[in-house]
Amino acid sequence: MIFILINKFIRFLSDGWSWWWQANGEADGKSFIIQAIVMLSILIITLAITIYVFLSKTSTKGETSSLPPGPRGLPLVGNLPFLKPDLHRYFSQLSQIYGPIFKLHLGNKLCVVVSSSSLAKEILKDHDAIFANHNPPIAALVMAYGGNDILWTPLGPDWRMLRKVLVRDMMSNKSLDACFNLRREVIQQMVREVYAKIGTPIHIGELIFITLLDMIMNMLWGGTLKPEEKTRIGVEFRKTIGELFFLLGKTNISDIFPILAPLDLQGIERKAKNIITWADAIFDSVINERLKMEAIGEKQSKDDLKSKDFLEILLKFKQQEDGKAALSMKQLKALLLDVKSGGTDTTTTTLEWVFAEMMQNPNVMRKAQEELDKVVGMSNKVEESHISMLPYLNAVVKETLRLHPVIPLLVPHCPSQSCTIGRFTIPKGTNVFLNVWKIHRDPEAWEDPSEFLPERFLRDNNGYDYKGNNFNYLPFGSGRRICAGISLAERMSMYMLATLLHSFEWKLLENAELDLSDEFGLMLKKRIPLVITPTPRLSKVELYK
Ligand code: HEM
Repeated sequence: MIFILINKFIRFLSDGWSWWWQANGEADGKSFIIQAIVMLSILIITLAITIYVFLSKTSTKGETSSLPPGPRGLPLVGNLPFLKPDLHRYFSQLSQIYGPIFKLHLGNKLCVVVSSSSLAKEILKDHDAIFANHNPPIAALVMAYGGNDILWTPLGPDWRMLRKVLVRDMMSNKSLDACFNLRREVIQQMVREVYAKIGTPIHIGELIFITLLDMIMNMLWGGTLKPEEKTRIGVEFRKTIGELFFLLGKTNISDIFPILAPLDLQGIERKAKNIITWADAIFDSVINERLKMEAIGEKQSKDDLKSKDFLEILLKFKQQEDGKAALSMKQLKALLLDVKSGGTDTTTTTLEWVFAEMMQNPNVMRKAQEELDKVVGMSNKVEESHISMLPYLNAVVKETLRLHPVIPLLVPHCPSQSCTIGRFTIPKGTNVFLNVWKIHRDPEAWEDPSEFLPERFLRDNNGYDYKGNNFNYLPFGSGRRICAGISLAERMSMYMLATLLHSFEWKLLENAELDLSDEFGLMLKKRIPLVITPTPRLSKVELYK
């Protein structure tokens, strides 16, 4: 509109002037000037209206005024065309310009990015109840049985019940202790496999992922599956989890422009449905098998299961004695998927970074091994009971999660009502990203923030645990929506790491250059997978059997 008017005005002027030169008549000259004034006025008014409309959308005064500042976007697509692939770094750069809280429009969706610990505290502690919701993308809704898992269920009685089942019943020390032998079996198998590959390069992330998946499958449904079936399902699940995260990490046009959702232009919804149909068939077969085992005779089923696994705990909730089901079948399956997907890739990513940092800092690996030799000894295998006696190794994992937080922007939080953060309004339904990656590198809070120094977690114990009470350190989030699997993540990662370091020496391939760059996706992974070579450390061959 504005461009048409300017064009017309220029043409009017040029046509008018040429006519003026030609005719040079006074009366006609007067009418030209009047017309010019009218056109100019229309142009000025139109310009003023356009500027007003534009500024009222982006300014910091009035109703929308209290929105945080942020870069200007384009009509319809907002800031989408300007996003850079490494969002955590791009958001950190923007925070240098616009401050610790700024806004963006992705399509017509308002997003706010927070990059300071004090504002993170306001969101995750002071106003936690308002911000304790997530906005599920379409792929997540499909894959979580219609959003029936913990992560996507809105705050309310269902979410509380699911969280209670997972945290209190499945992740309690008592129930994790009860299935320690299910983890031990898998760790010992891993040691045997690595020993068989001595001197050959190993893709460490792959080894860790396969071991974790095996461990989690063991804990989920233990002895229900025959060994060959377990291997087949393990291989397929691995592929599926990869695809699941790939789809969740993709920008889906249907999420940005819901009006286009029925068209599913990228086929993401269709692919997500295929994945969940496949996983559902497996869950059905395992659950039916377990119910059959229980029907044959409770005693037999209990004897078959070496320990109480998660499926047994979940089925107990499904079949409440009063006949009322506390858990629906959809919720039960969604929980199984939460543990499987939430527990594997996150922990794998963390441990691959630990090894990468140790390759960069060999003295860290040496100190960790010295600690293990003192606590475990060279003639014993690492046991879970050793973990609490390994403060240095624990600090190595903490420092890794500081420099490489697996979910660097957390899962976007979504306020259930408008709320003031800092001096700005965050409207209901905004997607709020917490840039934990930036907070973990804040020089005000951390000395030499880009250095890998595990000792900092031994020196000052300023609440730098995983509970999210110190807002300078939030690898698992904080508040109501803090990670529900911390205790399992800690046990699995420490046990596996301690065993791999105690049993083997690890080296980069000859002439290989270490690359520590990351790649932003749903998780902050190593851009180039780490390949390292093991050699045995322990003198007794029996310890590898
Ligand atoms: C190193 C390993 C892990 C890391 C770094 C990690 C990190 C996180 C983070 C950052 C969140 C989101 C918090 C937020 O947005 O505020 C989260 C949520 C969650 N995690 Fe983990 N996680 C890990 C392992 C696990 C494991 C092993 C499980 C499964 C047992 C698990 C299950 C969950 C669940 C169910 C949620 C959703 C909680 C809710 O919305 O109430 N995570 N995790």
